[in-house]
Amino acid sequence: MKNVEFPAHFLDSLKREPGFEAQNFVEAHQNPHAITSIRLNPFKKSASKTGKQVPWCKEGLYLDTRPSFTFDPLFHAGAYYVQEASSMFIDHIIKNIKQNDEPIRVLDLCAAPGGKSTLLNSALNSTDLLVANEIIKTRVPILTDNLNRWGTANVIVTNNDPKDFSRLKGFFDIILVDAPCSGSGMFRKDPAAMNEWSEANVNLCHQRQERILADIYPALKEDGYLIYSTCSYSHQENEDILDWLCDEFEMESINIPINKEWGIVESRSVKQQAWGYRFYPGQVEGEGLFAACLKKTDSSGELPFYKNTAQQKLAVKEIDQVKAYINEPDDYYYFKVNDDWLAIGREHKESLNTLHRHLYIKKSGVRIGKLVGKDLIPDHELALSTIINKVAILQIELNYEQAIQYLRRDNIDINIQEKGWSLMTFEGLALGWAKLLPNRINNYYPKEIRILSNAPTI
Ligand SMILES: C[S@@+](CC[C@H](N)C(=O)[O-])C[C@H]1O[C@@H](n2cnc3c(N)ncnc32)[C@H](O)[C@@H]1O
Repeated sequence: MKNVEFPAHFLDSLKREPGFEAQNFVEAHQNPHAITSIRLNPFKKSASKTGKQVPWCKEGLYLDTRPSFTFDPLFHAGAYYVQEASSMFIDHIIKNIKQNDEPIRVLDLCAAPGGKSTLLNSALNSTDLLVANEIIKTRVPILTDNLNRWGTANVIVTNNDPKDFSRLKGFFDIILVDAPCSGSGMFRKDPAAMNEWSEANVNLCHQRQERILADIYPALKEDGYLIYSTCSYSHQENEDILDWLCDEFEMESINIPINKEWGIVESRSVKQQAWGYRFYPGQVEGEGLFAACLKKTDSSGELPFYKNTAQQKLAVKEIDQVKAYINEPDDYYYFKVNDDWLAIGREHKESLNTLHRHLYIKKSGVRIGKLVGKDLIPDHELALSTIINKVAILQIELNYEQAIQYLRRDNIDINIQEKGWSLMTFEGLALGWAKLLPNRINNYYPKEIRILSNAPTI
């Protein structure tokens, strides 16, 4: 048993919260055994990851032990995302509200590092668009890295303040606000977070949450869904926010059916009786989470779409050069950003143009590569993407040691006769590019994301 000292007034404040069981909660925090869970990438099937399934998410798995993810090539290939299990409940909400294959646009407003963006992306079709936004510039690279690993061509990453989205009236069918919060739900995983907790901070978070929601409301379509989540237990940041949303805006609460055995507490807000879903360690196999879903019942007006492209299109000859690399190449719209050549699902072209007018775009679709002389230098994003035509491209399967050498950007201990651009793969999944020359291999793994640390001693 670990000795855990919660912040002053914290446990007292929880006693009033719906479904809270103090003894279970305290014992769960004293238990030194940490729960580890991952979520598999449905677009990159890997047979070697197994475990007990997370009850509310088909692709979620509990692992018996916590491996070193840094030293697992499948992690770098995007075969899975390391995510605590409660957060995967957002998948259950999406499955309940998305009931047909009509193309939709989804916004993940507070997206970095990308746990819920990769989850949303898994639940969407390629004809749906995901916009993953992060306000803090320095947190955008981790978000784009994680989405690059996930590999799909229906994602746009933006770096904007929530209020910038108010211009995109009625643009999104679903908006997820995984709000910055006082963070009590993460105390077990990150005990240092306890030092930051105070009732005053809970109130500040509440005010910021209201501001973010008011800013984003116009961007939601009539009959669109708002999913609101926090990793806080405080009703000020949860049920009170639902009451405020229903009071201030035209919103109705949506009941999400849950299985009693999951241990999730269904709560109702005091005034509007809006449904919320609470996750308490000790009652669920996961960390603290609150989630709720509401439907917008009025309209903020319609946004004019911009048909004309803001980007420079690829010339026909250039597209021919690209086509060899792409599976179903006619499904994509090809364009340039500075020297880079990119591809995004054809159906997302107008959305891209419209977003380009209003937002600061940091990633759109898949970066294919850039032209140097007459040669196309393929990009790392293309290697990890699900749109690459693997059949037409040379692939070298690496064993574990070689894969780690490659991911470290070291020389790879391997004898190869082939020449030219090749995908380096591990268990059939691409890790990145190498250029095979007569006497050596040029390792093109990006240096910014290479493995720097030493292998863990077991
Ligand atoms: C709970 S975290 C998001 C975690 C992420 N959704 C995931 O699942 O990986 C909240 C995010 O909100 C961002 N944030 C902080 N202040 C914000 C604000 N005023 N408006 C919008 N986002 C904000 C933080 O930078 C952080 O990335």
